[in-house]
Amino acid sequence: STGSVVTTPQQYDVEYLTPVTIGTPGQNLEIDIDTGSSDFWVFSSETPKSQVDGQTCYNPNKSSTAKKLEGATWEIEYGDGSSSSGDVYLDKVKMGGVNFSSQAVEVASKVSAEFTADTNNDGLMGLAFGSINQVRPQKQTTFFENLQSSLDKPLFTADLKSGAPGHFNFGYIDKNAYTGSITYTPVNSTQGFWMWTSPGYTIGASGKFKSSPIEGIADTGTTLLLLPSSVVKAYYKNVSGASYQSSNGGYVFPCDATLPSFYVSVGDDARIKIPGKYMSYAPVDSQGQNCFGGLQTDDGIGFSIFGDVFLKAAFVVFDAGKERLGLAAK
Ligand SMILES: NCc1ccc(-c2ccco2)nc1
Repeated sequence: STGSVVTTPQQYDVEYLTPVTIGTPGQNLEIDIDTGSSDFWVFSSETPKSQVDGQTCYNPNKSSTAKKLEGATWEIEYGDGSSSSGDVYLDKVKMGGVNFSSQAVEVASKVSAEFTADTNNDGLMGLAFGSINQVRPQKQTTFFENLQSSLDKPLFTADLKSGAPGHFNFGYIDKNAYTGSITYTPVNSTQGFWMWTSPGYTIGASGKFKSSPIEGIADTGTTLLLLPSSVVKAYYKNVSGASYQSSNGGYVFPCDATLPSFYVSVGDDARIKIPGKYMSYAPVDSQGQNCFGGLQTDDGIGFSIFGDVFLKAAFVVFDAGKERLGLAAK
């Protein structure tokens, strides 16, 4: 089998939302596919009304195929401080024309304020490795892991775009979705992530390559590109008026500043070009005078995060069959 589903950016490409259908009859929700986590959770009939602000809620009591996973609970906290928790049902899940009949659907009985405020987002679908799933007493497998053996190829691809809809595809590689060739690089999944190491980077079209291994995760659920502070400092030295502003929580610069492109190396002789435009995330003030950088530090995390600012510049193959990541220009 193969599947393909559209994914649509929200304002400033802060996150990408993807349609999913749960249960019988189908209940349609819009979720955030997150390759940086491994839980599929949704707003539900169990989410307190005070914590719901327009989101679509999955109601297992209205699904003839829903089965409660007795005794199972879950709780999760994300890197941005947001969190959610609840209990678990098994039900049919369809996305992009592929379906799995007994997918663990983690229903939220509590969500943090950040999720309540994110009014178009009905939940998260984690597509990292099941080893870091948060359901207890027994961990659950991801939607992709459940599909894997029935897919034509044991892989999925992400084609996120800047300010336009893109696609997640399952089980095949769309040759029309990228240019040139795909460069593959090993994935280390021991921490449960799609973790890989870039050999280095280049700042600007005429910049010199800096050999500097950067270990990080391919994370569709993180908006920005989070790299070591030495790299980030070197980049913003090239941006006039840029400074680290603790009040804004990171590097800020005049929105009319010229931003150099940033090249992330892959394998022995390939690199992904992030256009300067992608290196500005959003205005920090209502006048739109100063802008928050799309590149920020990975301080305190323990590894770098190749989030949407990077991923939307590439065609990305998440190849579980060969434990590798494929990257191509587009
Ligand atoms: N990297 C996982 C992830 C995704 C989305 C969110 C989120 C959305 C609204 C508030 O917080 N948080 C963490």
